[in-house]
Amino acid sequence: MSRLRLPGALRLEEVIGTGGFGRVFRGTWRGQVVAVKAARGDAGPAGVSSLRREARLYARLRHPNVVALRAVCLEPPHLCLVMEFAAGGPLSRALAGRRVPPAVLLDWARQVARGMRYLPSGCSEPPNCP
Ligand SMILES: Nc1ncnc2c1ncn2[C@@H]1O[C@H](COP(=O)(O)OP(=O)(O)OP(=O)(O)O)[C@@H](O)[C@H]1O
Repeated sequence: MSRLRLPGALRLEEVIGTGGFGRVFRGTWRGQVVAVKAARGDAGPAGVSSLRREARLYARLRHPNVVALRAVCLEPPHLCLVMEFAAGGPLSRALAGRRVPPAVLLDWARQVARGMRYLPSGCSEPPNCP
């Protein structure tokens, strides 16, 4: 992510989730499928500075097991984070929906652990550290 304004058209296609921050959409930006976390309409100035802080921190993270931030829009009322789209859906749904072979579970657990191990040091270590 290189800038704090959102250049180019962002198209929102469908709501794919809701979190503490607001609604999450699947959309397209610069020809790529993205996930867009849109802040609630009542975010206000405190919401803008909180989003700015989150985006600055998030933009420094680079790891294959951490969803990447692509861009951020800080212009009310369109406050949003534009992120890499995790096409497989929530892990909770994958685990609930079918019987997953142990080897696959182990691989998923390793990937989660690698991402979690990276996060506390993510802002000080070089990109793509294992
Ligand atoms: N990058 C993504 N790619 C695909 N789906 C996503 C992505 N981010 C979020 N989602 C979907 O949106 C849902 C809500 O995500 P969100 O991160 O807002 O929830 P949260 O865990 O409550 O986080 P927060 O409290 O930071 O808002 C997720 O469960 C998931 O289904």
